[in-house]
Amino acid sequence: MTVIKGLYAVSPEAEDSEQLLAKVSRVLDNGVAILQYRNKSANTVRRLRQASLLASLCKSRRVLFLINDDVTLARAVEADGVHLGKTDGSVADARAILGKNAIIGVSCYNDIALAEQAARDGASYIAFGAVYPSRTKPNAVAAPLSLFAEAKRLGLPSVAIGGITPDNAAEVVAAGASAIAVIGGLFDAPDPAAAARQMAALFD
Ligand SMILES: Cc1ncc(COP(=O)(O)OP(=O)(O)O)c(N)n1
Ligand SMILES: Cc1ncsc1CCOP(=O)(O)O
Ligand SMILES: [Mg+2]
Repeated sequence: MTVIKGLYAVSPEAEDSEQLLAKVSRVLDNGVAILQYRNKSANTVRRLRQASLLASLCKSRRVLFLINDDVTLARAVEADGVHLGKTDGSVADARAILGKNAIIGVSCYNDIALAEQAARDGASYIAFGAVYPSRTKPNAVAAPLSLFAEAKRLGLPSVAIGGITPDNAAEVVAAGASAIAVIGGLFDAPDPAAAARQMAALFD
C-alpha cells in the first residue's frame, strides 16, 4: 500500500511551463513526498504540457505525483492518482479509469460525515481544510484541527491543507495530520527549499 505521509506540495498557478518546472524542481529535492499538479485556469493543451513535465520530474525524483480535479489528465500522464473535491466526480469513476492501485484523495472540508463517506467509497486519503486562512483560496471553509484526531478511527491517512507555513506546521502535525499540503507557505517563502526542509523534518 502506498504511504501518504509527509510534506505534500501543491503546485502554484503558472502560465510559463518552464518557470513552473524550475520552481517545483527547487523544492522537490528537499523532502517533498507528494506533489499535486493544481491549475484552475490554463487550457487543456497547457495543462497537459505542464502535467507531463511534472510527471517526468516526479518519476526521476521518486516523488508521488497526483493531479487535481481531472481524472482524464491523470490517466494521460500516468500520474499516481487524483485529488477530488465535491464537484470533481466520484471515487468509483476515478478508480474505474485509473485502476485499483491509484491514489484517490477526497476533500472533506470541515465535515467528518464526508470523510466517513469517502472511506466507504474506497478513498486512499481524506483531506480537511482550510486549517488556517489561505491567501490562495480565501473563501475556503475553515476546518478545526480537532478533525484529525476525530478521523483517526476511519483508518485512512488524513491530509491538512490551507494556510500552512513553516511557523504553524508543527501544530498541524501534532493534531494528527498524516500529511500537510502546502502552496503559498512553500512557493512564496523567502527560501522555498529551506521551507520545504523545515516542514518535511516534522515527519522524521
Ligand atoms: C490535498 C488537497 N486537499 C484539498 C484540496 C481542495 O480540493 P477542492 O475542494 O476540489 O478545491 P480545488 O483545489 O479544486 O480548488 C486539494 N486540491 N488538495
Ligand atoms: C486548495 C485549497 N483548499 C483549501 S485551502 C486551499 C489552498 C491551499 O493553498 P495555501 O497553502 O497557499 O493556503
Ligand atoms: Mg477540486
